[in-house]
Amino acid sequence: MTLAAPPASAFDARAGSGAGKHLHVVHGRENVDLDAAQRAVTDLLVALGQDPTSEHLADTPKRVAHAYVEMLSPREFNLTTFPNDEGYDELVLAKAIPMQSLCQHHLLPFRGTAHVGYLPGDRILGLSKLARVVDLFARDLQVQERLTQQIANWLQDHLAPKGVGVVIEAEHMCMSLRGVRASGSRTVTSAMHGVLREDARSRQEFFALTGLVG
Ligand SMILES: Nc1nc2c(ncn2[C@@H]2O[C@H](COP(=O)(O)OP(=O)(O)OP(=O)(O)O)[C@@H](O)[C@H]2O)c(=O)[nH]1
Ligand SMILES: [Zn+2]
Repeated sequence: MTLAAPPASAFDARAGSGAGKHLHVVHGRENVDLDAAQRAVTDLLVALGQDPTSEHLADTPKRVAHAYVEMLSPREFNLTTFPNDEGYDELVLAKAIPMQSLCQHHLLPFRGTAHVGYLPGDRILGLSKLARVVDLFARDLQVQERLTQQIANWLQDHLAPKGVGVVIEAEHMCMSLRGVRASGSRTVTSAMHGVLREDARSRQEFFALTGLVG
């Protein structure tokens, strides 16, 4: 199987060994300057009236800089596919994949679950890869709508299935801890491709399997 070229995104995908079966996905985030990030955190602490020389805060700039770099660094993986020998033609759905990302507006976390499914075409996907693709795009400054679409678009482009469906339910800390303080409110977003977008029955089945509708 020839895998489609990666869509325009911050991520680079290269064919690995076992051509056509594995796609080695590597991240291409550039311009990360850990020292500059640490200095910026120190400046932030001072600007917030904190004493960065206190023993508790002494290593905080380093910890915070590392924490953000970690949360914004996608992890490499092999996108492993197998031939769909039995012609399986029903939904494959990974439910309740834990998802956490960072809100682009406040740099605060939003977290919840992703439901990612597809209707196979010629190939089926290693199941863990559905969760890995969620993680790939979640390690970025995000808005939930974009994250949802990126996961769906990427699977459509790389797996060429008959359909793709992605639903994310998440609580945004910027809505819970501050501002409106609507603690517990969850935002639901979805993105569909192919049969799941065009056929009402398939779409309904997808949502029923996620447990979002009866
Ligand atoms: N559409 C969308 N909005 C988001 C997301 N994450 C955070 N936001 C919103 O981004 C908006 C930013 O609005 P502003 O009015 O500039 O920011 P703010 O004054 O801090 O807004 P409040 O949160 O209402 O206090 C807020 O309404 C956030 O709830 C997201 O993933 N998608
Ligand atoms: Zn926010």
